[in-house]
Order: sequence, then structure tokens, then C-alpha cells
Amino acid sequence: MIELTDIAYVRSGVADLATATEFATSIVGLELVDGGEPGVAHLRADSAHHRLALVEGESGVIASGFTVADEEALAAAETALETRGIRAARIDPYGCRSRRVRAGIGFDDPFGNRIELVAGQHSLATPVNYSRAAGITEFGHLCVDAPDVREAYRFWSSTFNARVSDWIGDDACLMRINPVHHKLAVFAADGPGLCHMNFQVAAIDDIFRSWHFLVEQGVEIEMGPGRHPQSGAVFLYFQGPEGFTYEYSYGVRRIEDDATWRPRVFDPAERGSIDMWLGPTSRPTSQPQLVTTSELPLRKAT
Ligand SMILES: O=C(O)c1cccc(O)c1O
Ligand SMILES: [Fe+2]
Repeated sequence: MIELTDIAYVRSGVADLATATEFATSIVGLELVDGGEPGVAHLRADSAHHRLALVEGESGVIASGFTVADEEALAAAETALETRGIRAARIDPYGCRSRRVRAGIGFDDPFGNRIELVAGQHSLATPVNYSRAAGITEFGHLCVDAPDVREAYRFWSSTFNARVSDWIGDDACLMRINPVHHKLAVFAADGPGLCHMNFQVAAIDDIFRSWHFLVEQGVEIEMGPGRHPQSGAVFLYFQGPEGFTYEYSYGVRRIEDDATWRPRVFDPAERGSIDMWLGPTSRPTSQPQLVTTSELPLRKAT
């Protein structure tokens, strides 16, 4: 069982690096870290050097990175993957430098999502210099696509320390690797890809302030503001350049006791299964008969 300690980064190819970087800073609020690397923009969200690397080239996710404890754990992971018939390739020194990690390996999940395990992800000592006061506190979770969510769950839960926190039918599996409700989600899709990248924000006010800001900026709001019944988080999804979906959320629950937590299965056919604030679309047919005061049986004079 390979122990993932955290999510590390998303690395994504962009055809127009300048536009994607401008969006990630002035709209999302991330800090552009001077990586001194032509063709790569490193975007910072918390204590790690970066959480999002935009790489000039073909549009689309390149890799989703996870951390392991150290280089010994990385070597053990490489062996464990090989034992399962999964070929893992060492990330070369240039690649490690670009990722700001000591060492790393890359492999494909059963659906072709490129996954990277890294050790020694660099931290920065200075406070984050956010480009906009979006209230971002940290990289919350990443969500990858897969044609078979149940199979994806079997892969992640048997090869790694991922544990399912909740299901949305067979459409989505939300998995934790630490007490946070989920750090990794898998959503049903035709093929591999990045479904979205989540950043936690400090207050519910940040969600609604960003909502107004994004609308004023003409950014496409994909869903929300709403509230996920699974983690309980108030959320807002919005689309950046080249189809990159960002999510802000506030108030993700923690699962402190694995032994007592029972994963729930939400019904994707239910309107509120992603957003519990979406009530039924129509008034209930058996609307309780309103009784007006004029109809109340008058108190009999005693
Ligand atoms: O936070 C969640 O519970 C959640 C649920 C469904 C889909 C998501 O992206 C989520 O983050
Ligand atoms: Fe999410």
C-alpha cells in the first residue's frame, strides 16, 4: 500500500500561457512565483512553492502530483507499482527542478491519467503574495476523470491509502488520504482528464465576494454558489481559459475517526446531490392545505 501524504500540484499544458497565467493571478488570485523557467508559470496558493504549473504547449492536463514521505518511500512506491505491472518512470533532474521536488516518478492510472509521486516538494518561507484577495488558504483537492469510477476507486484504494468518504452513485467517488473529507475525487467522463482543481478559502464571504467579482469580470460560472451535501462545503465552480475548471470552497468537513465513518451513496438523479441548496423543482403535489386564521375553529367561549 503506497502511502500518499498529500496532493502536491497540478501540471497543465496551455496553448496561451500569458492568458492562462493572467487568469490564474488576476482572477483566481494565485501568486505567480518567479520560476525563471521560460514557458512555465508556477502559481502559488499556500506554503508550497507552487500548486499549479502552467506549461506552454498542447492544451490539457499533463499530470496530477501527490507527495510521499521521502525518497525511500518513493523507491518503495516504484517497486510496489512495478509489482502491480504499472511501469513508473523516474522524473529527470530538469523535470524535478521544474516541479520543485527532490525526486519523483510518473505513471498512468488505468484510464491514462498521468499521476506523479514526488518527495521533497519545496516550501517557501515567505507569506503568499496573493494577486487578488480571494481568501485562498490552500490547495483543497484535485478531481480527475475516468470512464469507470468504481474501477478507479478499486485502483486508488488498493494501490494507495485512499479511502472513500462518499459516493455520488457511480458518477463520483470522493476519497481522503488524511482527515480532510477528500483530497482526490474521481468523476465519470468519457476519458482521462482533469475535472477540476479546488482551492479552499477562509470564509463563506470569500465565496460570495468572488461570485460577484467573477460575474462582473464576465467569467463563466459553471455551478454555484451552492453547498455540497458530501463535504458540506459551500462552493463555486468557474471556468478559466482552455477549459480549466477551478473551484473555490469553504467549510470542507474533516473525518477524524476512520473507524466510525460510513461512506454515503448519494443519488446523482437527485437534483440536490451536488448542491443541497437546489430544492425540488416543483411545489410538492400534496401541498399541505394552508389554514387561514379565518377558518380556525373559533375558541368556544368557556
Ligand atoms: O466538496 C464536496 O463534497 C464535493 C462534492 C461533489 C463534487 C465536488 O467537486 C466536491 O468538492
Ligand atoms: Fe470539488
